[in-house]
Amino acid sequence: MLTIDVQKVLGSLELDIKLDLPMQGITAIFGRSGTGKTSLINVLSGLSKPDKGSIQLGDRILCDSAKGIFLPPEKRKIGYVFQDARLFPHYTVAGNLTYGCCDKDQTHFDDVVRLLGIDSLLQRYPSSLSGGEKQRVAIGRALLMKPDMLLMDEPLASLDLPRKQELMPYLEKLAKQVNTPILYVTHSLDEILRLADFMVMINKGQVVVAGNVNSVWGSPEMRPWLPAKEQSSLISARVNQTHPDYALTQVMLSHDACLWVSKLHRPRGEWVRVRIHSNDVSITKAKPEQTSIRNILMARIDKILSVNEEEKVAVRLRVGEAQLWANLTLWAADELCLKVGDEVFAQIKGVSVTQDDLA
Ligand SMILES: Nc1ncnc2c1ncn2[C@@H]1O[C@H](COP(=O)(O)OP(=O)(O)OP(=O)(O)O)[C@@H](O)[C@H]1O
Repeated sequence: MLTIDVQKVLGSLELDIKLDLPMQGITAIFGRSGTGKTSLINVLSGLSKPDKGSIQLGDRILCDSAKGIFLPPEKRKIGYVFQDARLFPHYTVAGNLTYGCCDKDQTHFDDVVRLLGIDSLLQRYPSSLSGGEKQRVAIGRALLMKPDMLLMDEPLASLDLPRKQELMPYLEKLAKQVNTPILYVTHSLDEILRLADFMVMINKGQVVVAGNVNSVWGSPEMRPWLPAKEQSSLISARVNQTHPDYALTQVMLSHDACLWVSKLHRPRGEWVRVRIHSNDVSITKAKPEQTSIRNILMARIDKILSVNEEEKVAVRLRVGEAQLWANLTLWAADELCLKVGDEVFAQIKGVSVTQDDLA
């Protein structure tokens, strides 16, 4: 467990973070610009000292103001990947990777180089690398330290779209294959969808909501952050079967609830995360028959929020353990007389869940 309880005044921002995070997977740190995300990362890495408080990583105390403990960055065993790669221009990639690394573990070196696909770059200098390649080297350098935790501060932010797309599969591999817990600062919901297991939303220096990505994504606190077209739910499901005649894959939300989505090339049994846009979910009170809509799920209404200025109603449904938001017009909600607790059917068009919504 990473246990954080720190306070620090930074100009007009009062950073006051209390948080317990798991020692596994990727935790996305999300929030508006200037809300304290980088300041938190700097406090964790030891680049900045909290006014008060403590940080414990596993069984190691990194700082504790009451006990006068403050480990400097080099003693924390924490890797840091910045927005810009910050490589040494006069060293080759191999030189950058091993700089300051006294542990000559060739197997680990080979594993990291393979994971990040940088074997063909080892003799090149940073000036000849693309932005995405530089970031892969920077990630490799951080991993070679065998850190107890990796901090990544918007590693894709300075890259153009093609470079982001080039780096993303490596980050996805990193998320799946590396056992080091990663704290990943981002503004991008797409990166969170593809990479993160946990998510922390920070506002004005404080944690607003934290937890598993699917539950934070579906929380009312998250709704103001998702522009109308982006409002969506994330649901974890297992790949079951591909349709014998059509380019659709069936994924199971539970033993008796499934979704047909765009064809996925994943093995049966693998977990996937499915994003379902709230505008693509409709509700009926009676089970529809002879409909073009492929996905009809039994659901119970769990919450109803009016978004008056747009004459829209956001309805949160429970489908087994999963939460699903549906956006309706006020007219439709009035006509159906929807109430919390009602048993209804949620309809989702098969074509509405595309490759971009599957991770
Ligand atoms: N050393 C400092 N002295 C005074 N103010 C500071 C200092 N460091 C950070 N701040 C202020 O604290 C606030 C939070 O900054 P921080 O960089 O942590 O935000 P952020 O959430 O990472 O933003 P962004 O997403 O834009 O990178 C900003 O208003 C910043 O000006």
